[in-house]
Order: sequence, then C-alpha cells, then structure tokens
Amino acid sequence: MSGKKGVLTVDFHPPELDITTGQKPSEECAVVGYIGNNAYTNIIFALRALQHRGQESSGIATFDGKIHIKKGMGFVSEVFRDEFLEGRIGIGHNRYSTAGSKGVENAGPFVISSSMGYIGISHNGEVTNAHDLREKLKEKGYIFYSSSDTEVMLTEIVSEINKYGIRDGIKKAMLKIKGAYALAILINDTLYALRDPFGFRPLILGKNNDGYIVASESAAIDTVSGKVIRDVKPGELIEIRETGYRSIFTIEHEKSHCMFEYVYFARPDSIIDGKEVFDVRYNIGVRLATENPVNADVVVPVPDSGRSQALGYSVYSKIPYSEGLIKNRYSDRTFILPDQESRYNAIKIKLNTIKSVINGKRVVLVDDSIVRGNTMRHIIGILRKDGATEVHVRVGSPPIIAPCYFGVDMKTKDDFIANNNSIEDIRKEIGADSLAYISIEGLKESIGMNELCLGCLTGIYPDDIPEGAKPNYT
Ligand SMILES: O=P(O)(O)OC[C@H]1O[C@H](OP(=O)(O)OP(=O)(O)O)[C@H](O)[C@@H]1O
Ligand SMILES: NC(=O)CC[C@H](N)C(=O)O
Ligand code: SF4
Ligand SMILES: [Mg+2]
Repeated sequence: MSGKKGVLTVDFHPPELDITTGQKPSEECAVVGYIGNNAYTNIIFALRALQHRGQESSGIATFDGKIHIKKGMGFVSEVFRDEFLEGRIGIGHNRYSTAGSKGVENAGPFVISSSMGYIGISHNGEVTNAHDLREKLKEKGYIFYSSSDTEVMLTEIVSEINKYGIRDGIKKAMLKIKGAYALAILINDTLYALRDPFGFRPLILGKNNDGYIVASESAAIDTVSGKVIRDVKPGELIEIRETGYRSIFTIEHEKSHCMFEYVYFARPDSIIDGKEVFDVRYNIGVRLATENPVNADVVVPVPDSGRSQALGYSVYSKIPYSEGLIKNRYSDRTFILPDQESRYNAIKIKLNTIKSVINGKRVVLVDDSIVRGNTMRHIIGILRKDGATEVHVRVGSPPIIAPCYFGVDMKTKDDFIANNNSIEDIRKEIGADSLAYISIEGLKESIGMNELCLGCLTGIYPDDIPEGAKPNYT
C-alpha cells in the first residue's frame, strides 16, 4: 500500500514515557477531518473556529501517499505559520489537558503506520478503560510512546483492523473501548467519522465547494463557507470519499449527550444534535428568571459564555441588560487552563468592570456555571470595589458536585466549590448577596432533550466507571 512507504515529516521529539504514573488524561478537544481541494487550508480555518475547545496544543496530519504531520504547543496560529502540508485529505486537533499530561507527546492527531497503511485519529473525549486496554495491548507486544488514551484507542483500532478489516475491525474495537470518543479517522486516502454509542461529544458532517468536512461543531463548517449535512449519529461510522459519503454502521444504544457542551463548551452559534447552543442558553436564562427572580437594576453577564443566559434573564425579568464586565480579547478561557495558579492569573487579566454600568446599582450577575469558584470570587470582588450596591448571582447550570470521566477536565471532587457545601456556604464563600442555580429539571427542559449525561450534577453516570479511570490510581 502506498502509504507504507511514506515519510513522517514530524517535528516533535520522541516522548518521555510517563505512562507508568497512570495519570488520568482528562481533556476536551476539537477534531476536524477534511477531504478534497485545499485540505490543509480548510483544516486550519476549521481548527481556528474551534480554538475555544482546546488552547494547549494543535496538530494536523495530511496524506498524499506519504503522511505529513505537524504538532506543537500553543494556539493554532502559533503552531502553524509558514508551512504547508500536502494532500487532499487530513485530520486536525486542538487539545487541552491537565498539568502532567499536557506535553506535545500527547498532542493530537496520533498516526500509526500499519500493514493497512497509515491510520490516524483526532479524538475528543476520554477512554475510561485506557489503563486496562493499554496493559492488555502491551502483553501482546504493542509499544506506547505517550500517556494518551487516544494512542491506546488508536492501537486497539489498528490491532482489530489488521485482523478483521476496517468495518468489522472498528466495530470490534468499539465493543472493547469504553467512554467518550468523537473521532476523525484517516485511513490512507479515506476519511471516516466515528462517534461513541452514547454520543457524549458532538461530531458533525458538512460540505463546501472544496470537499467534505467533519468537525466537532457546526460553527467550523460555517467558517469554511460550508453547509451542514447532518450530525454523525451516536454509534455511527461514516466513510467519506471525495465522491460522496455513506453510513457504514450504527451501533444503537441509549444516548447520553454531555449537558456541559450546551452550558459552556460549545460556541453559541453551533447547532449540536439539532439544538442551537444560543437558543438553549437563552432558554436557560429565561428559566433562571422564572425559578429565581430578584429585584435589581441591571443584568450583567459574565463574558463570554454567560452572555446568552443573561440576555434571556433580562428579557424575561424586564431588568435591563448591560455589559458591566469587559473581557480582554487577548485572554484565554480560564476553566481549561491546567492549574490553579494559571487560572487565577488569567482571570485577573481577563475581566474588568465598566464603572458607569455598575456604580450604585443592584446587579444580577449571570454566568453559565460555577466550577471551582475562581471566576465568581474575583468578579464579585471587583464589582463591589467599583460601586455595586448588591450582587445577586444566577447560574445557568445546577451545582457541579461530581467528577467527569468523559472528556471534561473536572476530575477531583475537592476542586468543586459545591462539593459538600450548601448554597448558603457557597454564597458566603463568593461574597454574593444572593445565589441561585437553575434546577436540573429546568436545565433539561431548556436543552429540550432527555437523553443527557448529567453525571457531574448527580454523581450518576450513564456507564460504569472503571477503577483505572478514577484519579490517583497506580
Ligand atoms: O468556577 P470556575 O472554576 O472559575 O469556572 C467557571 C468559569 O469558567 C468558565 O469561563 P471561561 O473563562 O473558561 O471561558 P468563557 O470566556 O468562555 O466564559 C465558565 O464560563 C465560568 O465563567
Ligand atoms: N481532550 C480531548 O478530548 C482529547 C482526547 C484525549 N483525551 C487526549 O488526551 O488527547
Ligand atoms: S459528567 Fe458532566 S461534563 Fe462529563 S460528560 Fe457528563 S455532563 Fe458532560
Ligand atoms: Mg466564563
């Protein structure tokens, strides 16, 4: 097969093995796959549109008979500058991770040269039984170069494809792999899109004048002037060639879409599994205002992802909306930074008040979520310093009390301000005059879907969590 003779133009160093630490990878990411004209350029545009899903490293692999890979630490615009990767097919990845597993050795996409040719994957999600799978694969003689669950999943897929071919091999691998995965897969000159049977993470198919695109969010398809074709179904494998696409199989299963995609992660202009994220967030704001009204002078959003909820709250409550907080446009998302110190520093750089909006006012402060409480503590402090007379906090997600094992970086309960704290304790801790969260029922109705994962809100998960997926395992 032509791909086997290819040259890896890889500009990263061999990884240092930290797999013995058993550190649990826990990230969110953006995936992109493209087939057609200008593949590299289309992938770059799509990855830039999805920068909010991962800010730590970025990578692209293309194929033109040879495989070409570039990965690096930083934003897409920092990693990709003057180079051009040849090929009419490619996959791309933006990643974020926790300290200890953030190095370039774990950056996507991962590519293996096998007897079938080149097989590469970009992965969003988290494999909960990666530890066990890795041990079993090692016993069979496979070697690993990183601590990434994605590398384990790729190795599992390749080992099954080698035995059973692409269709049955991927199906067999899916029966063994547990957890969350939305994948863009490159197998030589053919692109595949694959979503785990729960449908935890989003994945959507589209087309523009150059060819076909698969991406984590529809906003990436808009960015390349494309049209959405449809969501990849949970459990579905789609084969995509330049001439068209076809569904290869779908493993039917009870679905469990991540509520946090709607609450925080995704762009408001994306449509995920038929629901526009802006619309959901607006509904959340309306619901918050019905469940938790308050007398106040102004509704102020916490930018960026609290904006749509604040608008809904304002329209329903008839309390005027104003931008009392301004976000430094060159700042990062803070939640997805790897450690507390960098998160604190980023929040200070990120937000400042508009004094005339808040001075002497009773403020309703609306954010999408409170996780560790870093953002709220800081904001309430600056609002009071700059003259707000009252600060009433309204939150568009119920309290987060349990870890996520399916691809969001919330893994130890101790991190959560709502863990073992009453609402009143939290109110005091952040310094608010009042504090209220949307109810779980209110959230479900705002999203307009019952097939949701609510694990981090309830501690009840849609699937078993293997011991190896829990923090501090050895
Ligand atoms: O309670 P915490 O641990 O501080 O985390 C919650 C905050 O983090 C997120 O914002 P982020 O700054 O990541 O991104 P955004 O600009 O998209 O809102 C989220 O929107 C909350 O504002
Ligand atoms: N964060 C992601 O979804 C990326 C996939 C994978 N968990 C990784 O470690 O890279
Ligand atoms: S546990 Fe929470 S963050 Fe994780 S997939 Fe479920 S809803 Fe999403
Ligand atoms: Mg925020």
